[in-house]
Amino acid sequence: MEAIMATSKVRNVDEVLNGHGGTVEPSVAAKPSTQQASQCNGATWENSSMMTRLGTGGCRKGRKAVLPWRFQIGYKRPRSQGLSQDGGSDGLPATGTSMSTDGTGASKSMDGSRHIGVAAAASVPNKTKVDNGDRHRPMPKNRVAISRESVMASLQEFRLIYRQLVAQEKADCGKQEHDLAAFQVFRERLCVEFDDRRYLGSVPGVHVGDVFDSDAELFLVGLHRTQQSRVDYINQNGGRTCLAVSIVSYAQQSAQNNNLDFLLHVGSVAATTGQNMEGTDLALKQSMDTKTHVRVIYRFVMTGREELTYYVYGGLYLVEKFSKEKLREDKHISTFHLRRLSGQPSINIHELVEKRMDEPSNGTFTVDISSGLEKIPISAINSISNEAPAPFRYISHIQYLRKYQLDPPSGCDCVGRCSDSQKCACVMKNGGKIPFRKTGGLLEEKPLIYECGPSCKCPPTCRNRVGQHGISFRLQVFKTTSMGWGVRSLDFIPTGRFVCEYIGELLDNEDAQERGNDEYLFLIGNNYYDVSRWDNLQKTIPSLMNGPGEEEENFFAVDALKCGNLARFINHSCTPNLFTQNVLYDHDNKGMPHIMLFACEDIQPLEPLSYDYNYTIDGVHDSEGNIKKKRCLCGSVECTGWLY
Ligand SMILES: C[S@@+](CC[C@H](N)C(=O)[O-])C[C@H]1O[C@@H](n2cnc3c(N)ncnc32)[C@H](O)[C@@H]1O
Repeated sequence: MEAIMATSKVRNVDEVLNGHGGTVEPSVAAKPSTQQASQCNGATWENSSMMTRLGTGGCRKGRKAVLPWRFQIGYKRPRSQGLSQDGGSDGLPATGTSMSTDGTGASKSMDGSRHIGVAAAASVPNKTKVDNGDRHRPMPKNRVAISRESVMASLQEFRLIYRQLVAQEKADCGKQEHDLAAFQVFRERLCVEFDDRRYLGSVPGVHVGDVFDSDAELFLVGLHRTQQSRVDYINQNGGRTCLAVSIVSYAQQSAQNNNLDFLLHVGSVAATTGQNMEGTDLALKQSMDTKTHVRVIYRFVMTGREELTYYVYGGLYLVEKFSKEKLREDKHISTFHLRRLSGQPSINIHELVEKRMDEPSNGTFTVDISSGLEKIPISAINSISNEAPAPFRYISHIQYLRKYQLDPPSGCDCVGRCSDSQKCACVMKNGGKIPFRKTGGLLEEKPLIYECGPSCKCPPTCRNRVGQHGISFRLQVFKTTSMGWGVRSLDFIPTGRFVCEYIGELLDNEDAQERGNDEYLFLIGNNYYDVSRWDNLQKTIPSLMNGPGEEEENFFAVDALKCGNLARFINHSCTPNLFTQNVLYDHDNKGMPHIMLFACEDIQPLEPLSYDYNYTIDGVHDSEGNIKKKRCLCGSVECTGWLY
């Protein structure tokens, strides 16, 4: 019986789930009762602390080419205004993108932008989003639009992680375990506001005929969200109604022959005559009574050298009728007859599966390129080719040469969070005002900011300590199509928030020139007195009032070629979403400020991070003194055309 096969397969998955600390909600599908049915069934692929480390960086040799300074700290566009607007987006404004379907199969986000159509065409009903527990949960703030593109991107990333785990571990455990491990990595590290709700009707971004490799993938995209049962259902009306939302059908003969118009589903419960219908059978019956559409996913096994299982989304069905088949004396089983809605694309399951098998499997994934040095793992993903980031040594603090070991400044005596601006020495150094909001966002871009430091008496929670605490958003290095590697955030980043520091080796002018690094060199400490940029703001900072001092006569640079952090991968844009900020906290030398990158606008999940490299066009020369030119590929409508 199909139902029995399904259950035994699923049990293995459950064992794996439990074995790894994954939490499985109590199943009501296995042994349902009418009361139990008032809770929605389904295992959740919960977060787990299990994490597999998949690679570390090494050191690569320096390059020969000698070039002048590459980056100049700076930022041309006057975006700092946006930062000072109170109430900005530090309060995380909801820009939710919950989907609605307009009956044409095309979906719209709440901001009105259209995404590629979902499942089927005109006959597809409006999709309703429902919670696992029939509760109304507010939409997570700033949820990324669930478009076809984002569903496919998630799937691709999940497959990459899965393949990488299989390849790296070469473990003797079965496919299911890798599914689970990959899902855990995906969920913990990659997914953006992972949406684990159950959907009624079509699922945004998923098309009829989409092929999936595992039930973990079905869960991931939202087609079928239970591990225990072939039928997934939801509760409505406080548990009084339960409705089937999806069925995984073990491909029947009719489906093998590409006749998908009808589906015969054998119920899961062998009941005694006169016993009330329960669990998933009841859900299917109530879907029939309410004419609720049910998604059907065909499970398809390809036998060859090894047996491979695929799942093909067949579309939406209506439960037309059910009948009771007598088993033994007093036992019967319910059989449900489903009919496919008209107007949906016709599909050939065989062909689709074979096409999926032939798909090339490019890509690399590294769980944490920082090898644990950052508070939050920094994953690296390449879904374009098999190239991994070139080796470099990941460091999370600036490396000073011994000759530049600097003493910490005297610091403040505050015992609180430095909120008394008249008494705090560090606040005074900032011109009498803490430069950060209570929520950590920078109030405005400034020539220089003094954070409290190691000699201060204030606690780590002091409001005047931000950049020194390091990364707080999930950032990911990813392969771009035209600019090599780049960095994106997996989280929403509100305007003004600290993103990361540009870390590398601190060199003086001479050493930097000798290194001849033309890609990862950041010139620092030279822009305090750029009046056009600061609009006299430097006059509000006591240490800058008297103009350049001795310490600013030498130029320094941060070189991230051999050693650095993820900031070395951030690309240039003519309309950047980050700006660089000079910050001092652990020493007082204005010639060597920390280069902290802050968001100059709200940054949506998966949006590439960028800042303005601020090259002088025609100001970059090769070792013979010839002008070097490089086209800018930032793709912005305001692109000047040249990086330098
Ligand atoms: C600091 S690295 C950025 C990370 C780099 N993409 C990588 O793969 O390691 C700077 C180099 O990236 C490339 N790059 C960054 N932004 C670019 C842009 N807007 N247009 C063209 N190339 C860019 C250039 O080769 C530049 O020298």
